[in-house]
Amino acid sequence: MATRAGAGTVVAGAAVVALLSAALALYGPPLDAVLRRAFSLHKPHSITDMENTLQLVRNIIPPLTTKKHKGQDGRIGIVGGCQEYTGAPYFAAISALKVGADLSHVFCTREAAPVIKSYSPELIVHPVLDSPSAVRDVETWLPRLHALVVGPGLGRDNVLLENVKGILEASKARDVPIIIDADGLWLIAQHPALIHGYRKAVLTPNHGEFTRLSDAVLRDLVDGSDHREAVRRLSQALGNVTVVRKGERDVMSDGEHVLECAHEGSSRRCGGQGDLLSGALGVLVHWALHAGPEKTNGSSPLLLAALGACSLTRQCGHQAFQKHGRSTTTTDMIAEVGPAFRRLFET
Ligand SMILES: NC(=O)C1=CN([C@@H]2O[C@H](COP(=O)(O)OP(=O)(O)OC[C@H]3O[C@@H](n4cnc5c(N)ncnc54)[C@H](O)[C@@H]3O)[C@@H](O)[C@H]2O)[C@@H](O)CC1
Ligand SMILES: Nc1ncnc2c1ncn2[C@@H]1O[C@H](COP(=O)(O)OP(=O)(O)OP(=O)(O)O)[C@@H](O)[C@H]1O
Ligand SMILES: [Mg+2]
Repeated sequence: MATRAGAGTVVAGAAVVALLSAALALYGPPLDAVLRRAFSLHKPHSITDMENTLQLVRNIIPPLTTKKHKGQDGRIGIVGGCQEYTGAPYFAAISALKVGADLSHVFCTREAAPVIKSYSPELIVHPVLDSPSAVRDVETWLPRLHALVVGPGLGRDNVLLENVKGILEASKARDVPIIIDADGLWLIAQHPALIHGYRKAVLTPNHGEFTRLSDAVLRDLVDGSDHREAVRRLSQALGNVTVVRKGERDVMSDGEHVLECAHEGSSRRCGGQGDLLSGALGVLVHWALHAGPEKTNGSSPLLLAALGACSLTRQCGHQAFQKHGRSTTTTDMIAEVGPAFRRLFET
């Protein structure tokens, strides 16, 4: 990867918090061994710090009671799904439901809709994304949505991308939290102003998407080996939108604080795991923002949500891999969302 080297790169001032979410894993080596391994490259942090951060993630999870009405725990929209890609929006939408959202909507192209519907009767599917009235069609649903996940399986057709521009503008105008992934990030790399400074946005690039965004947005060179600083710089350059760089370790930043998730996952790199993460994040962002400052104790709600979604995705991978080994696919991981969630956040 071409490195952009950071002349005058300054780490000072950035509050860096490394979270060892592996400490949560109920499988695996003893806690002290896990701690030593995960912190070997970084400044040590106390177990109390880590436990406090994890407790904040647990704090944002709404209680299950008999007093709620349908929709209260999350109505999530996924914008994506086209001729080539029907799996990605399905993975994101079903993951949102499995994490605990009440309703999951998919806004996709006309021909992708029957395919996505056929995967699950639990999804609400709108075949509007390639229609001339796409922006208006989605806009009518925005007041009923708690978060929008833009990009899984969107593709790069210019007509669709133009419609998504309008959907992003309409969502920002309504203050709807937005998670941008996959081809949504392709659009942002072409037009960073679409998301610049929007504090309710989270970007979830994989390796290639991160490089593309950095090349598009950063003027100065960054040391490519320093992931934490690279993520912090990209977030800052985008006006402090939260950035989650997925990889061997997930690194996330709001331009100020940096969190890292090294929770044990799996060695399978099958497609769709990022889609699971983005759908889960849609719900957790809603919960984190809804929880209020007394629950998040001054921490960034979006960073806590990101940490929760990364830990959960990796825990799903870990559990699925234990059962299925090399044949593990994202469908196997989705089957683990419930048990993984309980292990991480409810025990
Ligand atoms: N079943 C489905 O429908 C799926 C559809 N997907 C969709 O496919 C579209 C394209 O997504 P892609 O993620 O392929 O993005 P790109 O089309 O930008 O491709 C990224 C490329 O980078 C490579 N790459 C990934 N990680 C790398 C690393 N660490 N080092 C070097 N190279 C690396 C990949 O092999 C891929 O060829 C999106 O719309 C996405 O949502 C994916 O989400 C996978 C599942
Ligand atoms: N080398 C790795 N080791 C362990 N976990 C990884 C590794 N790379 C990615 N992951 C995990 O896999 C999940 C998805 O990340 P990935 O980089 O595969 O996203 P993606 O390419 O967007 O996926 P998708 O195929 O859904 O588009 C994240 O939870 C991340 O933590
Ligand atoms: Mg992806």
